[in-house]
Amino acid sequence: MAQPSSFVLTPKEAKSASVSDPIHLPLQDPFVLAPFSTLKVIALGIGSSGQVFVGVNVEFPGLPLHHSIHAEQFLVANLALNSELKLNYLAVSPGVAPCGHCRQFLQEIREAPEIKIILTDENGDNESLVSLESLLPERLGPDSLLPENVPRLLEPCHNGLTLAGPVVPYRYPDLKPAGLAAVNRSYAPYSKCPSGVALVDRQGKVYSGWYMESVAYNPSLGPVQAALVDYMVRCGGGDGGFKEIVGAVLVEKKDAEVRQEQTARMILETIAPNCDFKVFHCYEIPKEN
Ligand SMILES: O=c1ccn([C@H]2C[C@H](O)[C@@H](CO)O2)c(=O)[nH]1
Ligand SMILES: [Zn+2]
Repeated sequence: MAQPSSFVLTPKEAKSASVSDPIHLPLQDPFVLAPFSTLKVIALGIGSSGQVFVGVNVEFPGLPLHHSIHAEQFLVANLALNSELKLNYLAVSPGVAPCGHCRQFLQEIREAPEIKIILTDENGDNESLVSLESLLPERLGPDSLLPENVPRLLEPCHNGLTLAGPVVPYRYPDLKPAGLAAVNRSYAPYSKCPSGVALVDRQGKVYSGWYMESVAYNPSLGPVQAALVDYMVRCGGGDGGFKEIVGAVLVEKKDAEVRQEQTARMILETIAPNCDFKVFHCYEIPKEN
């Protein structure tokens, strides 16, 4: 049986992929994905394109547990990075059902109650197909706080932001435009304080990710975590794991009520001590009337 060898599966791999297979992602070495828990979770999801996407749980030595990335959140960030509009099916490791935090986070996807979830026992047997609605009845959904026409997580959005001057030179010039593109895709309909992060590794390869909010606030995924998902999906595994990251840019609104700067700095200082971190501010391009 084929084993997933990357975070986006080819149709051939997808046909025979199963969450009960041992995975051989390019990141198993040197990344220790779940150093504290013995629970290594894999999430497989089928997006709107029909492709299969992979997520894994990521725990960060030196950081409080609530900065961890759940496999299902990794999967959603992977879907967003690949411009998938929906998640149709989700399967998690044998014997694991998506936790309450993930059931809540998934609510941000349009028509989330209809997402189909494949559950199995610890041996990967006794498969059953349930809806997310049956796992989280009486949900707190985005509809409680947002009008219908506001794009939901994974739906196309452009936040209409541009970089604020003055032009400050930065030694990794590719990061500013990547950070701006990221903040413009950020899903922050509750705080209206979007943010994006761009990273560069020793080889000069650029990665990015954006902040994704939850109607229940706490399950929100920070922009550094989202960019780390891109790093893990596309880097193919450098020798030093996150320590290969040498530059990072955060783009957010100046004086925003919800700011990522201090948290982003703290996370990056802990996991990527060689990283030159800079913050750039952005503002909304005034609409012409
Ligand atoms: O739905 C879940 C439940 C737990 N975990 C991860 C988080 C942590 O790394 C470990 C132990 O809870 O498993 C997930 O990824 N998804
Ligand atoms: Zn979870």
